[in-house]
Amino acid sequence: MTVSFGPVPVLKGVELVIEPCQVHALIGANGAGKSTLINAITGFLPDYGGSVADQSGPVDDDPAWRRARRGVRRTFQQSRVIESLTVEEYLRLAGSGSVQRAEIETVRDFFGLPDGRVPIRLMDIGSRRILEVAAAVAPRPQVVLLDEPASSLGEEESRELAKRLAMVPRVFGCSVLLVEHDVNFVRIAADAVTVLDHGRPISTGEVSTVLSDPLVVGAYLGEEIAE
Ligand SMILES: Nc1ncnc2c1ncn2[C@@H]1O[C@H](COP(=O)(O)OP(=O)(O)OP(=O)(O)O)[C@@H](O)[C@H]1O
Repeated sequence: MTVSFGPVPVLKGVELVIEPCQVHALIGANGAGKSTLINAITGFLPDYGGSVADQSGPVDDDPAWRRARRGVRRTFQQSRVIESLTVEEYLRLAGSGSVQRAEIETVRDFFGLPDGRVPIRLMDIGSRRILEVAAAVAPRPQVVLLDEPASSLGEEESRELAKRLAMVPRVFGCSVLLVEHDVNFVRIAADAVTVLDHGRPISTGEVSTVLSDPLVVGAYLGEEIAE
C-alpha cells in the first residue's frame, strides 16, 4: 500500500496481513499514517497504490459500502452514532437490517450496553463509543477496523473494552485491526502488533516481542514502555 497526498508520501509501501481470528494492533506516533491505512483498506480513501484483499480476493474495485457488505467494517476516530435512535435501532441499522434480534441481544450483552430501548442521546460518550464497536461487530464480518476505540473512555472502561476485544475473535469469529496509542490496552487486547513509523512498518509480530524490539522502543515507545 502506498498513499500520497499531493506530493507528500504518507504510506510508503506498507504490507500488512491480518490473520483470521486475531486481534492485530497498529501503533505509531501521531501522523504515522494509521488512519490513512484504515481509510484505504475500507475504501474511504479509494486513491491508493497497491492492493487490498479479503478472504475471497481483491476488494480494490469495490466502494466502501460494498467492502462493508463483504465483511470489511470499521469505526471512526470521531464518534458517528445517530443520536435520534435507540441502542437496538442503531445496531439493527448498522447491520443493514441483516442482524436478527437474538444477535442484537448477544452483542449488547457482550459489550455491557444498556437496554436496547435506551435512546442514544441519553448515553454518555464512553457508552456511545462502545456501541459503535458493537455495531461493527454485530454482523459478524471478516474484520473490524477500529480507529482509537478507547478514546474518551475512562481507565476502568478502557480496560474492560480491551478485555472484551481480546475475546471478539473467539465469540464472533472475526479479526480486529485496532489503532491504539495506549500500550497497556494493546497488551491486553492484541495478539499481534505492527508499528508504523513515518508511513513504513518498522516491526511486526507477536505483541511482547515487538514491544521489546529496540527499534520500536527507540522510534516510538521510549519511556512509555519502561516498566
Ligand atoms: N486528506 C488529507 N490531506 C492531506 N494530508 C493528510 C490527509 N489526511 C492525512 N494527512 C496527513 O497524512 C499524515 C498521516 O495522517 P494519519 O491521520 O493517517 O496519521 P495517524 O497515524 O492516524 O495519526 P493520529 O495518531 O494523529 O491519528 C499526516 O501528516 C496528516 O497530516
